[in-house]
Parts: sequence; structure tokens; C-alpha cells
Amino acid sequence: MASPATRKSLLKEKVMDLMTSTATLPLLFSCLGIFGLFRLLQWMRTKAYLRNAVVVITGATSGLGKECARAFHAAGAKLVLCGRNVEALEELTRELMASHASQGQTHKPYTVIFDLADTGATVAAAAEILQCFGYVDILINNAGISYRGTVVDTTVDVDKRVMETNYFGPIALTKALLPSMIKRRQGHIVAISSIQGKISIPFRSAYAASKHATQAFFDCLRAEMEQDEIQVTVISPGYIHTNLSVNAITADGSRYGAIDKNTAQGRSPAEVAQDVLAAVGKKKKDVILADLLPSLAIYVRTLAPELFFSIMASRARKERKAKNS
Ligand SMILES: NC(=O)C1=CN([C@@H]2O[C@H](COP(=O)(O)OP(=O)(O)OC[C@H]3O[C@@H](n4cnc5c(N)ncnc54)[C@H](OP(=O)(O)O)[C@@H]3O)[C@@H](O)[C@H]2O)C=CC1
Ligand SMILES: CCCCCCCCCCCCCCCC(=O)OCC(=O)COP(=O)(O)O
Repeated sequence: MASPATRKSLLKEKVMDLMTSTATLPLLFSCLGIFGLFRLLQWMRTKAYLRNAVVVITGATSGLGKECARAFHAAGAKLVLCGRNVEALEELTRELMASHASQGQTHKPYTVIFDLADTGATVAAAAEILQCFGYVDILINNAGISYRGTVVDTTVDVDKRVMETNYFGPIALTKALLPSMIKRRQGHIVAISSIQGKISIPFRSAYAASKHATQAFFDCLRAEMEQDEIQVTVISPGYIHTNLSVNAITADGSRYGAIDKNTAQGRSPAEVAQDVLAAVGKKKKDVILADLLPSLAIYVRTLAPELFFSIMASRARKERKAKNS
């Protein structure tokens, strides 16, 4: 019997033979060529899909929404920027018009001002949005607020406020824009959810519930819309370095007002916006944009729920202890 060293060198020889044989090399180059060609075609299709597309972005005044506005504008999209803060949207419009980030033609964005927590205003805003370019190709439901608090201390009004902004607002806007998309047999709805739309962590009940509801709603919509050729993409990011925690509301409805360590250490919103652009361009259905641990946590929640629940309970104990000490 050959020694391990001899076996290793025999194997190496065989691999080298195979690699350099007249049949393998052309096959290898053909595979690489086909892969390269496939990537090139995919890149060209993505570019064509986004160029001149009418893209509506909610929550464009800050954080991820603002970065999505920059990314989609540079990709040549026709933007409708939505938010509550007129000055912030006007400033962003000026910045985009002055920017030279795109190599191709860019378009002057429209702005539509409304509060997503007000369903009537949201439905009226949809009509205004449709008037901007006459139709909508891509709606990015990005606006949202977070929350921090214990279930027992939190008033139902706070739960409702979070649900209004993160769930009822986006679904009202989606429902108001869908008929025109269906008529054109063309459209793409994007929901910016969260890892917390897949798993629930302690002291985030209202936020996690709103994001789970978002995931469920848009999963149903995707199935229903297939026959009308409307695309639905749900994107679930991990922590992003934005003002989300600063703007979060607490158990009594007051502003949290601080940037959390996890948020501060989160990904840059510009980077995440590039991932959103790529996911939309490739018409992905469900995308997780997070590190290994949160991604693993989703599998643990499904495959070993008891383990996940005990990890969360211990997390709750630790956080409570840290707060009380
Ligand atoms: N940051 C993170 O760690 C993560 C964020 N996300 C999600 O990303 C999305 C964007 O959040 P992010 O950029 O981080 O946070 P920001 O707080 O920076 O941005 C939130 C945006 O939502 C808008 N908004 C909030 N409430 C309303 C409302 N009632 N009506 C209209 N617009 C409103 C804000 O507008 P205004 O300026 O008027 O307040 C702002 O433009 C959210 O859906 C969030 O859940 C998901 C995972 C992680
Ligand atoms: C044996 C292996 C066990 C592995 C399981 C590990 C479980 C680790 C838990 C990880 C929890 C990750 C939570 C991530 C939360 C997140 O990314 O949220 C994104 C947000 O939406 C942030 O909003 P917030 O307001 O909470 O800042």
C-alpha cells in the first residue's frame, strides 16, 4: 500500500494531467467564457432595466432612502422622492442635479410630501405620484421607524404608530399604485423590511411585528401578482449606520434619541443602497443583507426554535440587567 505522501503526489499528478490534457483546457476556457458572457448579459439587462425607469422612493430624506436616491439617480432612473421634510427633499434634489456620478443622462427628480402614517394623505399622494411621469415602474417602500421598549410598558397607541408607518402606510401606497401597474402589465414593488422581519428580538415587539407583517403581506402579493407580471422584492437588511435608532420611539411614544452601538457599527447606507440597486435590477424575490450571525439566526429560528428562544431569553435577561445596573 502506498504511503500518504506517495498517494498525495499521485493525486497531484493526476489533477495536473487532467488540467493540462488537450480536452480539459478548452472545456475550462469555454466554461469561463460562458460564465463571463452570462455575467455581462446580466449586467447589461440590469442597466437597461433601471435606466429611465420611474422609481418612487419613500423616506428619501435620510439614511438608506437618501442613498437609494443617489444610487438610482446615478443609474439613470427617473425619481419621485417622497418624505415629510420639504427642505431635505429640495436639498437632495439640488444635490442630485449638480452631481456627476452618472456617465449617462440623468433626470430631474420630482418630490411628493406626505406622512405615511396618514392613510388618506398616502392615497392622495399616490395620485400625485402618478401624475409626475404618468406611471410608476418601481416603488421602493423604504420609510420606517423603529421602537424600543418592553411589551408591558408599551401603550397600544405606540404599537399602532409603528404599524401605521411601517405596515399600513406602505400597503396603502402599494394598493393605490398597483391598478396602474396591472393595467400596464409592468411594475415592481420593493419592501425594505429587516432581519427583524424574519426573527424577533427582545424589546422590539412593535418594530419586529411590523416587519413580520410586511414580509407576510409582500409574500402574498408576489404570489398574486405573478399572473400580471408584477415583481415583488423583499429586502431584509441587518444593522445600517443611519438615524433609525435616534428616531425610534419608546414605550410612551417619546423619541429614543440615541445612536445604538449596533447601529453605529452597522454597514454604510451607501453600500447597502448598492445592494438594493443590484437586487432590484436582478428582480430578486427575497434578499437578506446581513452578516453571518443574523443570517444563521434565521436558520436556527426555523430548525431549532427552542434553542433560538432560549438565546433570546438570555439576551433579554442580560439587557435588563445591564439597564438596571
Ligand atoms: N438602520 C438600520 O439598522 C436598518 C434599517 N432598516 C429599514 O430601513 C428603512 C430606512 O431606515 P433608515 O434609513 O435606517 O432610517 P432613517 O431614520 O435614517 O430614515 C427613515 C426614513 O423614513 C421616513 N419616515 C419615518 N416616518 C415616516 C412617516 N410617518 N411618513 C413618511 N416618512 C417617514 C423618515 O423621514 P423623516 O425625515 O420625515 O423622518 C426617513 O426618511 C426602514 O424601513 C428601516 O426599518 C432595516 C434594517 C436595518
Ligand atoms: C449555535 C449557533 C447559534 C446561532 C444563533 C445566534 C443568534 C444570534 C442572534 C442574532 C440577533 C441578530 C439581530 C439582528 C437584528 C437586526 O439586524 O436588525 C436590523 C434592524 O432593523 C435594526 O433595527 P433596530 O431598531 O433594532 O436598531
